[in-house]
Amino acid sequence: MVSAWADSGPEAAEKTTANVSPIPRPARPSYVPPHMRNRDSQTQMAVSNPIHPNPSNSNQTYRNPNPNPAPIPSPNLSSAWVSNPRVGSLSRTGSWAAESEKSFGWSAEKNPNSNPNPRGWGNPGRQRNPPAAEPNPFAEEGSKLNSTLFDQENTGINFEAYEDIPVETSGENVPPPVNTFAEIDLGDALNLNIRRCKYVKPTPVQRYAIPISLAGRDLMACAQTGSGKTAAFCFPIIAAIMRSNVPSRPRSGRSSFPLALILSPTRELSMQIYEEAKKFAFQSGIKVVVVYGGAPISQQLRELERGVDILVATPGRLSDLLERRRVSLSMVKHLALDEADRMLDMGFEPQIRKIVETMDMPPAGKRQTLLFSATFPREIQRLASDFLSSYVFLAVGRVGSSTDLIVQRVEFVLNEEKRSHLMDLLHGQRASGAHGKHALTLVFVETKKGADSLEYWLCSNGFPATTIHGDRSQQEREQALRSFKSGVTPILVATDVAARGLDIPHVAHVVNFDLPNDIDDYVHRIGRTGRAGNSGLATAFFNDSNISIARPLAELMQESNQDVPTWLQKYASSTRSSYGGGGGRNRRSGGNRFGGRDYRRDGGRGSSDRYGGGGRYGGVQGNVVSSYGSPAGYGAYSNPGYASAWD
Ligand SMILES: Nc1ncnc2c1ncn2[C@@H]1O[C@H](COP(=O)(O)OP(=O)(O)OP(=O)(O)O)[C@@H](O)[C@H]1O
Repeated sequence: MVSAWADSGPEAAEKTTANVSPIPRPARPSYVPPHMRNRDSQTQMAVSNPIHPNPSNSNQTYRNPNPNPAPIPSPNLSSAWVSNPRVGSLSRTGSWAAESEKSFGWSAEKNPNSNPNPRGWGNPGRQRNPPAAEPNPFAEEGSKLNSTLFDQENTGINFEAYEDIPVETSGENVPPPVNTFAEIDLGDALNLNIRRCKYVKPTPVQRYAIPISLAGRDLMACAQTGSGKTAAFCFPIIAAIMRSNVPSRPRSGRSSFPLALILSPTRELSMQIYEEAKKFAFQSGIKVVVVYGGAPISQQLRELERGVDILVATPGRLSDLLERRRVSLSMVKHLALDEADRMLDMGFEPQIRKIVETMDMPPAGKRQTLLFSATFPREIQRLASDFLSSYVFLAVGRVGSSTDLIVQRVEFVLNEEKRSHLMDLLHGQRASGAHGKHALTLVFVETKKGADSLEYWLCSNGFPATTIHGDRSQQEREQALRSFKSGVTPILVATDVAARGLDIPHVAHVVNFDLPNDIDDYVHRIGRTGRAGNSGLATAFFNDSNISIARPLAELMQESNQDVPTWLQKYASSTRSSYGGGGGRNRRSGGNRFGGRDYRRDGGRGSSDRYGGGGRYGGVQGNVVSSYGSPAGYGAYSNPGYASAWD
């Protein structure tokens, strides 16, 4: 497992190497040739805004030479989508967006508080130079969007799946949740983009996390895989930046001064967050930039020089940029760690601590810190509290479980029989029509070598497959993901580098060919299916080499209302004494089996002195325990956990 993360861990040299071939940057600003720049808006739109091929519907190009662009079509607002004019007037776009501002019906004259340079890019020569046109991040959905932009259809999320979900918040004066996006001051630009994403209502984690974050509180949030955590931290960051009157950024050498920093453990996840954040921030005037290893640093530097409000980064590449003094964190007001438990796990923690505590970032209390994950072991919670100030703890769903939407199967398969067993599964899928573009299969293996060899074997046996792991170049990794997503190779063989965060539509089946040692890794892996309220299937191959995970696996399955095979139960009970609950979750979760409970509520019980954090928050006040449905649904959490090997 370690090797699988090596490429994204701190020891990884996320520095540019000569032999890394340049990769196409994600959705770079489309170049408008000089001879096109002064053409009429019709021509310009054709270049810059594929969302509106009909120029009469177009108005949002940053360099729209037409001083009186046609207004954006009046959205057919449902009751849930009444925009807030107050925020609209505050949420003005960057200085180069004056034209689009008019088309939203706001103007500098109308808003006496308006700041002509709200993003505060203090170096006019460099940072205020806007891109020629903001590429449309919704362009992929292009033609479809034209007719459905304002439809109130959502992406198919099954909100009923969340009806009875238990929710727990703790901390002092926890802001109440909302039921609709309309209840929150998110600003017109963001509201419009939420509708473009076809999010009709907030998911449970969004209902709670967005108001808490908008109130400026620090937050540690645990919510199931695929439940919309990315938007839950992006929306309040974007809204807060839009509302704020940002002072001019210092003119300090060639440094960039982001206002928000989002860190994630892998390159692909950082890319994905960046793509999402760009959609949410489209035409808001907020500039999102991503930096990650394995890609040429020169392009990223150029992008940073054009200005950055929200920086999405992997820790390695960010550290490199900080050392080169090309990024300063002195103006960071919002710090978000996605997959926060992984970011604070042993591999990354020193690097994160260095970035957060020893660079020029404002300390906890002076910045807002948002930590999100589907799993939050108790020990990591305690570590994480070092980065937080008077925070709210939020647990949505059976934290650490992966929703009942994922059917979990465990089969006893000897190592030498795994390949033929996999083949049987794949043939079965084919026979039932569950294959191809709309039924992708993700197969997790333990080693990079194992991934390559399984991929070769699958391809040789008529199952087009590709692979993603740390020995592949970044270009190859991205190509593999594209090929998988498009269904060209509907099987992806992966190490844990693909276990967390990746939101790939149509993953119907996750196969744990090699089970991980840690149950939290299992949770994240199977969470690549059954996303956003959809159902999915996860099959694990178990044998004697997986004995350490037997017990937490059986417990997890029980908690998720899955059928636990009798033989697995036997393994689980036979390991009770010898492994002390092993498999990661229980070792680390201590007083609560699924780490879905605020460790402060136990007075930091079981915390060691090692980090000096234990007990500090003992007796946390203002607990709120709530539930979407029956509070009784939370009964499962009252079971005492097992002695933590870490404590
Ligand atoms: N309010 C919403 N309505 C409809 N779809 C949504 C909503 N919020 C998020 N989604 C969609 O749900 C999917 C999962 O979201 P996301 O990737 O943020 O999950 P996550 O909780 O971060 O998962 P993981 O724990 O695996 O990282 C995405 O495709 C996203 O577009």
